[in-house]
Amino acid sequence: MSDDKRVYLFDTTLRDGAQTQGVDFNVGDKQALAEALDRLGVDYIEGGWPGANPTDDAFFGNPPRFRRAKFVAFGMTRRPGRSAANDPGLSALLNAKTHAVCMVGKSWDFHVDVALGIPRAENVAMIAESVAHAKERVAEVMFDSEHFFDGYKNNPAYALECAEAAYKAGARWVVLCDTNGGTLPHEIERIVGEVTARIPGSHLGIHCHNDTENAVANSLAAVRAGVRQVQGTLNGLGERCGNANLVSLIPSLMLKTDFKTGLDDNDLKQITHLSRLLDERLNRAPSRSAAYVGESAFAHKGGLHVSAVEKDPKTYEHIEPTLVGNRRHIVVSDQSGRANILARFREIGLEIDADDPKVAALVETVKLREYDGYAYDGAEASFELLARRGLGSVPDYFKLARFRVMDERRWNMRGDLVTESEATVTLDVHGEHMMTVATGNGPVNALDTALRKALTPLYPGLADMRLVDFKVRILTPQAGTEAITRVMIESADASGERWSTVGVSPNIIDASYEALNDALTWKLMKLSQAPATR
Ligand SMILES: CC(=O)SCCNC(=O)CCNC(=O)[C@H](O)C(C)(C)COP(=O)(O)OP(=O)(O)OC[C@H]1O[C@@H](n2cnc3c(N)ncnc32)[C@H](O)[C@@H]1OP(=O)(O)O
Ligand SMILES: CC(=O)C(=O)O
Repeated sequence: MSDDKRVYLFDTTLRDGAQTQGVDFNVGDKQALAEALDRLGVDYIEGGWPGANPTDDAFFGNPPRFRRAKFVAFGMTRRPGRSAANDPGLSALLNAKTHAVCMVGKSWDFHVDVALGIPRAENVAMIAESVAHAKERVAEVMFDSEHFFDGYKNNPAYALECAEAAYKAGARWVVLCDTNGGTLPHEIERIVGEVTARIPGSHLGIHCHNDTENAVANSLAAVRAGVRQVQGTLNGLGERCGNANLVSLIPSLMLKTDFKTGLDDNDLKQITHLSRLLDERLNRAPSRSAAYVGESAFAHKGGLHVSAVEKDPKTYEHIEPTLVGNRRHIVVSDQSGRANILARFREIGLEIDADDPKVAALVETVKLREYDGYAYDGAEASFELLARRGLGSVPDYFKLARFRVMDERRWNMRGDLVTESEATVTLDVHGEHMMTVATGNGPVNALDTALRKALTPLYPGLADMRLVDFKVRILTPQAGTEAITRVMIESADASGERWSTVGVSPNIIDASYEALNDALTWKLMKLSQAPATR
């Protein structure tokens, strides 16, 4: 491999990513994500800011052991009016005893004047002295040249003076930051090209924010112009609109350019899992449309697309999904033709002759039900049940005899206003008639609890199933409170399997029941479990 094509990957999920609104990592999250990033094969993992908060202190106090990555602590240059040796913030950073430190410092004259309010020469001295001080104590020093591009546009000589001060003081990497995220790719390419005349590209990095949705494009432009370190985060976390998303940047670098990273083809296959691991930790649903790794990244919906993909996936896919650990989905909806249905049959392991009239009948049923409000695109488990029911291959695991749900809003003994729901469910399970009652904080919760209370003793495999997403959509808003509602439920189990189901009715509880029923039935079908004897 020619060295001049090697691009070093720097992950800042645990530092800049922690600055995302709504994200609050605990030490366990940081440990789990750091280990997963190390397994992926990034070169540097920035763990946070020692001295800034107890979580980061605890994390750096018991640092993860990496096999591949180098651990980096983040901080800032010394404050004005202090020596580097006598700056508590800088000491906390160096006392973290990491392989590398990354220090942020100003390079936009406007920021020096307004945010710091100090002479510009003092800022340059803060950078040079802090880098030189750190260089004596850690193996690698990096300098995050904050607002470099805005600074360069305003006063190129001063921005370069700041960056060069760090380089000359011994910084291994001078990282050019598009801190406000307002720079466009052609500007990045031009400015980086000009900087490389003063600081070699092999010592330059790029750190882009996504405020114009160009952070990944800007990072690629910077690499083309010469930088050899790229900073970014998993799923593009980060301050405001986030940072360059490593989950799309890494595959683009590896699969679409002749630049090299420290990852090999097998490492790259972990990236879909890693992206979802982050969402799991953050307790949020993964973005379906995420490039490379989203559920929809290789999902084919239009009948024309599916018919061509069936002949050769390259017709509608820019890469083979398994290269990034993702997979192809054939979506069934009212945009489908027979090719969609046949492909989904194959995916779920159903053998059927292409000319079987049941296929055409199912296409028709799907279209009619979608007209009524069902959405099988996104409710794959309900589609599978619909298809299998059409073939008569779904056993009656349980049969609803009736349910009743009541809501009560009242003042309790302490004088607080409370609303509670109670559900009564009567089921027939293999000839056995059973009735359960459960309460909940809402009618769907009460109904779900009553159903599980009845079924789990007979089907213990349901115990690890949980509802992870519940979406209600009003389909006919003009009908006011008589509107038709569609409920989509996403369920998950301990193995990490996720499945989605749908229900439609003018009655929201009825629609929820339908989706819950499908969710439970699908899981039972997968377990292929006979009722235990009581
Ligand atoms: C561009 C970036 O994303 S950089 C990373 C930003 N991340 C964070 O800020 C998250 C963690 N930060 C924190 O926990 C806190 O801000 C701390 C612990 C670092 C500092 O807290 P405090 O001492 O209370 O200062 P506060 O946050 O209010 O203000 C920052 C101070 O640093 C100064 N400062 C800012 N940048 C620099 C710099 N590059 N070099 C030296 N001083 C700086 C500011 O002028 C301000 O000083 P002042 O209080 O004298 O006005
Ligand atoms: C350092 C940093 O996070 C920035 O300039 O955006």
